[in-house]
Amino acid sequence: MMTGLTFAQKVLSKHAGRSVKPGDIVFADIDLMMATDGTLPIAAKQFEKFGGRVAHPERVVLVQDHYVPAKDIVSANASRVTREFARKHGIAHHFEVGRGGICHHVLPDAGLTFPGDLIIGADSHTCTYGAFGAFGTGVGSTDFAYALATGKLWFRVPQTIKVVLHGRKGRYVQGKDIALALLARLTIDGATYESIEFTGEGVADLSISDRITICNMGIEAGAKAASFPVDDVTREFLSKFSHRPIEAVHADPDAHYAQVVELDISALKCLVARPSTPDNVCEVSALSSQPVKIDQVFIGSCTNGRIEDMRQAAEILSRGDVHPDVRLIVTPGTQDIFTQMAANGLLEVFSRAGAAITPATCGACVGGHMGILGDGEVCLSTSNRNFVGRMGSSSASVYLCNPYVAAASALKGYICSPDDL
Ligand SMILES: CC(C)[C@H](C(=O)O)[C@@H](O)C(=O)O
Ligand code: SF4
Repeated sequence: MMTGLTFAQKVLSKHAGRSVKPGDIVFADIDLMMATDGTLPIAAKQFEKFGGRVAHPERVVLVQDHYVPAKDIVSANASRVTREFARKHGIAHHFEVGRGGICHHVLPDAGLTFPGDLIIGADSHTCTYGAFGAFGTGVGSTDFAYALATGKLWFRVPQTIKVVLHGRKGRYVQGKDIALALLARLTIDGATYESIEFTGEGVADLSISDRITICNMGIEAGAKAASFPVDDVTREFLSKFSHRPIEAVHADPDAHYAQVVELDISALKCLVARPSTPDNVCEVSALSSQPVKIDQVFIGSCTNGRIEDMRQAAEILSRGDVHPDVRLIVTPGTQDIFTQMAANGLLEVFSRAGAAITPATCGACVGGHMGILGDGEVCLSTSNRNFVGRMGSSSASVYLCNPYVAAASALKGYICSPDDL
């Protein structure tokens, strides 16, 4: 019996040049391949063993984001290797520190992520590009090296989970709460190697920023990819890039789904993921009987580092000063976002409130630098992972939340919602 095709099947069919079904192993042409200073050095070593040329330098993007500005000699050398690889192989899309930022914000803002594209990244959060109707997926450095050499990569065609979104967000609820609510439903391995497709009338109300956050966290449920349909919101975002036509790929109405999840956004409250997995979710209000005191708040990352996220945090922070027992670290997603924050007064709001503002980098998110946690410390973070040791000491604990909650908690000194101010 013939059924229609999911988004994942359509993109992989198009790039493999044949019709595919879940479970098939295919070789597909890659439109864009991205690596960072965190992963390119390993891929480059593997690539040199092949001894050839990069097949399509114009399809390669290298971003200096994980450990920049270099924090030690090891990171300086990782950046140097990445830089030299870009020069040697004529890779024009090389984003230096100070001229880029976190890869998953840099690529969309540079007009490099388009609907229907097959994009790989040597970074697990490459699923972010589903916010633009692309099939983005993270790959290991060896696979990345193979793609550099050939322009192709193998894929097992995934099953698809359809997530139907209903209703509109309430005050102080944003993409992060939808991502966490979905994780609570699916759990951290509930979508392993499956593609997630968002649909439903609730999609129209979600900004690009919300969609980035939601797709970004697909990997926290194990998803191979996560995608939104291309609609007016997507077209508006892409309208500033005129170098390519928009060729949206949408699932067929009779596509077969492994699972359908319905999510009522209008019922959502501000959520928090407690240590040490992103699916350990509860409402912020559930913590009020035993307040969780915090030592550090981190606002940034590829999950919540956009100008909208910064505006949401600033709206709350303009109401007071950071609590004396709390350090607040604010990290814009890109250099351009940093510039916008300067132009529209946000830097001043953060600075006056007592925040330390860092350059656009992964920084504290991965326990790299500029905000590493000490023994027993508690951090509230807008990033995507709260694993043991993720942000520093293995005895530190990390909670995840949206920027409104992060900012409100920074003022109060314990985890709370803006409604509690
Ligand atoms: C360093 C890199 C391989 C890693 C990833 O792939 O996700 C990092 O970005 C992370 O968020 O843990
Ligand atoms: S911001 Fe954090 S999660 Fe995102 S790519 Fe960087 S280290 Fe990984």
